[in-house]
Amino acid sequence: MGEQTKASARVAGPRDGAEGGAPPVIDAAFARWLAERAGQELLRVRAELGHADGKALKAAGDKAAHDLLRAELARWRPADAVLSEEDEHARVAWRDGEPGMVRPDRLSASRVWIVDPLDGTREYSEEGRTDWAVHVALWTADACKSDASCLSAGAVAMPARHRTIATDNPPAYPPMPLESATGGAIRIAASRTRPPAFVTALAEELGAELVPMGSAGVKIAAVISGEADAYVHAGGQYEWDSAAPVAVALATGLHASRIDGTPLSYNQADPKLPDLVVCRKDLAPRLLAAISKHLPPQ
Ligand SMILES: Nc1ncnc2c1ncn2[C@@H]1O[C@H](COP(=O)(O)O)[C@@H](OP(=O)(O)O)[C@H]1O
Ligand SMILES: [Mg+2]
Repeated sequence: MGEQTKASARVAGPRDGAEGGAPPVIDAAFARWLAERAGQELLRVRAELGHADGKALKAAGDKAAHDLLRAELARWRPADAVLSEEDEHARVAWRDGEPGMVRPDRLSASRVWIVDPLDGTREYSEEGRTDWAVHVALWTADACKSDASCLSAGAVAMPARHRTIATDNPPAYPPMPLESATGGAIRIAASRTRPPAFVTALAEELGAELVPMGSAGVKIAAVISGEADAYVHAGGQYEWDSAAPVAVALATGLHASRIDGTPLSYNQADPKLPDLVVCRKDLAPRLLAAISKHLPPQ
């Protein structure tokens, strides 16, 4: 091999593992790139398998998106730790001896990617539904200096909606809703398949309307776009369900906290993060006060 060839072998080529060239260097833009790539993979799998066997489609989608995220993170961010829904469920260690797969322990790492390869898995398997997403967030020790969530970047790709929201270009703060459009009622985004009893009681207390939809990411995106005024959840969830959309909500200037008003903390030893509220800042005091009357048992 000549010197010229040797040198060029070390330089990333235009199609060096990434379609259309190497990914962005800036983390937030990389998060967007990664979430969108996994989203395209999910669309491909959905088109290929169809909806005849929903269970098989969910499993294939989860795996395809997870494998893509895992491979690209190993390739482009090999020194960072990763917390992924699918790894936790499958109990697959990243330290499994595959080249490029050796990862630092996330609890002592200074950079941790928190990813949900497919949020709204149920909706993904249902024909015609677009309320599912890919979540990619970055937790860094550095970001803890400025925000308790320690989230320094995040992207939520909603490929079936042709929409991605990310911290590289945070969306505008949502407009105040017109009373003529909402009748003055607060619109709370809630799970379409298992809305927590606590949220139903809260809605009654506030005279609020529940807006059912799938995926935590899509619900927070709905608050950001102004389609809903708040997302309130309790009773169970994990860090990967909220990290990326909360990163975008915070970058947009929205309120995001636990339902008791304390900060959301990520990259904890136990990845359970069972409740949260995301809303416009003007709404937070009223919502938190009403929530405090309906706090579910811990
Ligand atoms: N009680 C609970 N316990 C654990 N996870 C929950 C939960 N309620 C909702 N979630 C998770 O939060 C995400 C959004 O749920 P929903 O659409 O019902 O609001 C889903 O993520 P996944 O689709 O990644 O599993 C779902 O599994
Ligand atoms: Mg999820």
